[in-house]
Amino acid sequence: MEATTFVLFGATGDLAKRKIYPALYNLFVDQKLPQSFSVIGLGRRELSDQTFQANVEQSLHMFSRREANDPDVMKKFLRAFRYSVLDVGRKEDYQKLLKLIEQQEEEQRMEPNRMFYLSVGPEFFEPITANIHESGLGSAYGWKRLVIEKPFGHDLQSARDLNHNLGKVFTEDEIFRVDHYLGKPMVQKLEVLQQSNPVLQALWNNRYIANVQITANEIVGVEERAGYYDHVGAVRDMFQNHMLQLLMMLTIHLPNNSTSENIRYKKKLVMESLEKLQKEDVSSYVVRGQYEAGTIQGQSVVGYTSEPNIAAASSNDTFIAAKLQIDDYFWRGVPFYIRTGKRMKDKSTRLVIEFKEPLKQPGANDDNKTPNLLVIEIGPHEGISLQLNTRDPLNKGKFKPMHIDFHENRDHVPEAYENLIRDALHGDPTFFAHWDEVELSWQWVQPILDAYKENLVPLHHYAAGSYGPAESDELLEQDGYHWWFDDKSETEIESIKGEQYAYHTNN
Ligand SMILES: NC(=O)C1=CN([C@@H]2O[C@H](COP(=O)(O)OP(=O)(O)OC[C@H]3O[C@@H](n4cnc5c(N)ncnc54)[C@H](OP(=O)(O)O)[C@@H]3O)[C@@H](O)[C@H]2O)C=CC1
Ligand SMILES: O=C1O[C@H](COP(=O)(O)O)[C@@H](O)[C@H](O)[C@H]1O
Repeated sequence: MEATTFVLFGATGDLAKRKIYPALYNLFVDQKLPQSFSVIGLGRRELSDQTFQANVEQSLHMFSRREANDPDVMKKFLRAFRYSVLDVGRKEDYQKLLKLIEQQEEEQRMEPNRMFYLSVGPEFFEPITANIHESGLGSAYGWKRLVIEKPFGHDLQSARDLNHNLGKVFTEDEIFRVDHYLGKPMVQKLEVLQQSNPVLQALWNNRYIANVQITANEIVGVEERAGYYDHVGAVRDMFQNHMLQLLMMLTIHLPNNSTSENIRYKKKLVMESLEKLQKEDVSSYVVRGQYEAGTIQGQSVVGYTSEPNIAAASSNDTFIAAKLQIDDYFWRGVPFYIRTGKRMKDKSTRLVIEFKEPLKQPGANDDNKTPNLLVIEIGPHEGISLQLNTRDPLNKGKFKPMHIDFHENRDHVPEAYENLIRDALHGDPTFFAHWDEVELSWQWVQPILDAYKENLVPLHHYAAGSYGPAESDELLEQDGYHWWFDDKSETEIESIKGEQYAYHTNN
């Protein structure tokens, strides 16, 4: 891998500590970092290199899932870290940074390849890139890359403006927009799963699939992020990016040996084929919710408007469910139900593909048949299971469901940020959001934002610890379906559950 200087804006921040340093450490231990690699951390705080290194080490002890106890390994890892004070608006700080980078590149005889990672608030994205340009930081003869965190804009227009301004300094090929859901190992497997399994490939269309359900439920509430979250809500925080990316990854049809370009092109086609919403119709397809007080796992929790720093009159959304349709050859007529919410009963990100019922035989006693389901668990645990029907010889030959389960059982499954940082270091854009996808996602979501703003969509309250407002169930019930694996449907499954065929792997 090519020599790289990793220039981290926001090196003293929460994301750096919780995600970026643990990911770099894991890559280092697995020997997936370039031989010549240095990190330059930036922030306004005055820190010596030693203090910075000690802070990085401390964050590994707090947040790394992997043991970080070997002092020799730690020492070698931390050797790559330097710190420089930089205030985003102070031009002289960029000059100082340039000198430091050039000096390091010279001392270590490194190619001047520079990866600028913006782990700072979105208001800093534009001034930082402009200063990278003006200071000459981006003008060395090696490559330059920009890794940019969310949120990418607040609505369609602001996203376009931001992209236009970034584009003055970095080309699309040089911009790596992080959507950490694309870094999740199971999401990265979706493409291969479909592409290299003819069985799935053959079934991946409206002839066999009745509906698709995409869920990202969270137990946590707004936490300490009131200032950010109360302005974005579930629609911008999760739906516009993560949920639509899951939809794209699940529905693309790929040729064998697809390239990054194929994948991104096909994702774009999916977004272009999404049936558009009109602002006036949003309330028929979208359910907007906000949590009230309730109990989660035996603990009482307050409602959203009683959370610290949230106004008592806030009508911000903490839940969204939506029905979407893709108007293309493969998916026409298949409803896609998407939901995500905070303070839900459990933490789970999953895709459920419900297959169509086979034609019923006249007079056949097959009432207790359940649909075939393919369930892809993305988190917190990875897994795939298939629900099939079989005969129960002990119960008058009635049908009973059989489950084939696969659960990832490896000691160390890479975390999303590990995959993404490794890909960015390799210059592989496959699992980063291309501008076309981002723009089309904002375009699709914009009528929802407008309808919310004009109060055209009722705000339904739900108890913390539930699965969201009843209206979210009704969205499916009107089409004759229900959300799988909520209490109701779980009980149904439990009551008829048969043998479990489990397949575990240690690969
Ligand atoms: N935290 C998370 O889990 C997630 C965060 N994100 C995104 O990542 C980005 C960073 O988030 P997070 O780490 O939580 O934010 P924090 O508020 O924890 O950290 C912000 C960082 O920016 C630096 N900073 C603030 N003002 C300036 C300035 N004027 N000049 C230079 N540096 C400055 C701070 O350093 P100092 O105070 O030393 O100047 C600090 O290192 C945001 O865009 C956020 O939306 C995305 C997904 C998840
Ligand atoms: O981007 C975000 O994602 C998290 C949920 O991520 P997960 O990996 O735990 O599923 C969410 O809590 C946060 O509000 C949002 O900004």
